Amino acid sequence: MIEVCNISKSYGKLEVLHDISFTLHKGEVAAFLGPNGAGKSTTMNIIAGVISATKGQVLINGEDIQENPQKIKQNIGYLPEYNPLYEDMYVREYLEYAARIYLPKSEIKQRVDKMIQTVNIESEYRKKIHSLSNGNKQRVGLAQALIHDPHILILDELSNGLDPNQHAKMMELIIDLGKSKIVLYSSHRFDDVSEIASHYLILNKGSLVFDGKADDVPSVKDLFYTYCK
Ligand SMILES: Nc1ncnc2c1ncn2[C@@H]1O[C@H](COP(=O)(O)OP(=O)(O)OP(=O)(O)O)[C@@H](O)[C@H]1O
Repeated sequence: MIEVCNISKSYGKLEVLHDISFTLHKGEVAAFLGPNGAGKSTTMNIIAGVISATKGQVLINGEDIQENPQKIKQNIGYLPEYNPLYEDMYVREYLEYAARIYLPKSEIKQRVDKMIQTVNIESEYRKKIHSLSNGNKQRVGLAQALIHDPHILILDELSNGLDPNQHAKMMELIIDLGKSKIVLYSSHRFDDVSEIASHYLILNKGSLVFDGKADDVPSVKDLFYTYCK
């Protein structure tokens, strides 16, 4: 479970997140929607433990991420908006490098093989990362985020660079992953998430303006277009 409890974030005197709270459970795919600058990446960075909130706390299965970051980060897979890949590495080399952070040597090859298959880059893994298409770079980023089989998957603008066919395949994968994990998936586009989301969060100007289930889709859609014109 992720519990975001009254978090605010300021940069200097500018408060960019205002008292945000929500809870997500295993088996949910939560769409995190909002216009540019709403604060989605900032919130995701706080949940992933990359930056700290100015006020409030994030509990992962009841534990404060700031109190035991090493242990709690083992449960989190994160693909940031600007997918930080090592472009000069080969795909397989990069995934083995990422796996070494979490896994014993004896498990690395098998896990990397599984991830290459899971994200469907069997025809790409012998290439250098800089030579991949944007969509395939996103797949490598997703494989990196999944390498340690985390319970929580945080995906910031995963669909960047995906063509419609790749997008459809990626959505199938997210639905599958969401059955056994918590997936928090940010986007600017309602149609990007409408097939996968069981939970919607809408952020506008640093405030959470909607937190509800997929059953409320007509109202979510109206709200989304109100804030993201
Ligand atoms: N390191 C920083 N220093 C100062 N301001 C920042 C910093 N990081 C983010 N901000 C500001 O915080 C606000 C929220 O930014 P954030 O990137 O979280 O929004 P976002 O919803 O992810 O936007 P986008 O969809 O365009 O990526 C913006 O006003 C941004 O300029």
